[in-house]
Amino acid sequence: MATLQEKSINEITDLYNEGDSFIGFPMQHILAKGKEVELHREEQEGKTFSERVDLLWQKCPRTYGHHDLMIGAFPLNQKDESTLFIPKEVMMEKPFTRTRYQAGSRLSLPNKVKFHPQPQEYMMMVEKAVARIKNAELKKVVLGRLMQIEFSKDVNIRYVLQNLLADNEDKFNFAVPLLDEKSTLIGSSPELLIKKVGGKVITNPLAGSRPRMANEEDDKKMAEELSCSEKDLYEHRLVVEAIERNLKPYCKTLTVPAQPSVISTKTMWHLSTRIEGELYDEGVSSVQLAESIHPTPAICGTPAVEAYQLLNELEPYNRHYFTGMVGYSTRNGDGEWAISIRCAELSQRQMKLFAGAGIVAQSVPQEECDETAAKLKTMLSALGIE
Ligand SMILES: C=C(O[C@@H]1C=C(C(=O)O)C=C[C@H]1O)C(=O)O
Repeated sequence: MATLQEKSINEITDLYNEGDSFIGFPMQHILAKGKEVELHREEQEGKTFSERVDLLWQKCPRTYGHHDLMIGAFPLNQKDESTLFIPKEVMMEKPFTRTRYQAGSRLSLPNKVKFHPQPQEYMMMVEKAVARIKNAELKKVVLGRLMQIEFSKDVNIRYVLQNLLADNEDKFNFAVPLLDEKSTLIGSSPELLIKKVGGKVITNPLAGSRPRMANEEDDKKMAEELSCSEKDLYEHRLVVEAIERNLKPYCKTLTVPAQPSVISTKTMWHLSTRIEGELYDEGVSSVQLAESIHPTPAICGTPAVEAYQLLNELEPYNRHYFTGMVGYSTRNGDGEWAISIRCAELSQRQMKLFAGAGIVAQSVPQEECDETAAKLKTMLSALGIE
């Protein structure tokens, strides 16, 4: 396998062409070209995420030294197909500062915009969910919505990617060509599902959110309000408790801060808890660990089965990759997986953007709808629309 020479990060994204893969995570940027081996749809049936990964490695017995790497995007529902492949060429670089590209002048304009559901209907969905929660059928459900944009010309994915990186350089940026060979999953997630290196595991759930404000004082107030909101602290606690419960069997030690901190993206404030553990068995893979906690209540709800049923019943579209996970793993199982949020599926001039919000008994429909609108801004800003 040829390995691309080491380049600076601006050149890495300059080398990106449609059909390539880019993983731009905080400590590691990867540009990959081609697919040496991939897992076809029919090979995935009835298999868990980690069984799919095992099969992928079996199909490619050669080793590639430190570039022995697979890239993947997994769905929310284990039953849906995943995109998993070992690239032909890989280039890795430690990230450093980039220049911002001018979005507006380079991207085509939106022709048609549609929401599924419309804001009014989304608020009705939230009301229904709140009623079910008050009826003690479940504690929390995350409800998403979809914004469909048709552009006047094909969208240049490289520019969108460069804009995402410029706006969110310390987040989990990605562009992965999907198995359907038509579309690309692209986005900038702030949420680490699992990082596993040797005997160490890290996860960093986010739940509880406020939009950022243009005025500095208002913005600070939002963060303060979030840090002491009973509703958001409860919503967050449900996530941390579930992750702790599911990760514990794998860990000798697990450090869980007593209180969340507040982190920011360009568009949002979030409650965040960084959890670190030492594994009993270094041989457990990043994907096994990820699937032990997926879907977390941050993106599905509590209890997971009831929450999944409800979101499936209320959302008028299939999420598929949205709120799944995206990332990379080496053959020895070390790897890093972000939750696929603040993302879109792009196919030529058609783009589907997704955003969701966690609903609990105290949720106010208008506020949850506003939260999804604020979350959509990550992608809209990279498209030069907001
Ligand atoms: C579902 C999304 O975000 C998730 C939901 C959050 C919340 O409800 O506060 C916060 C971060 C994410 O875990 C999304 O961005 O679409």
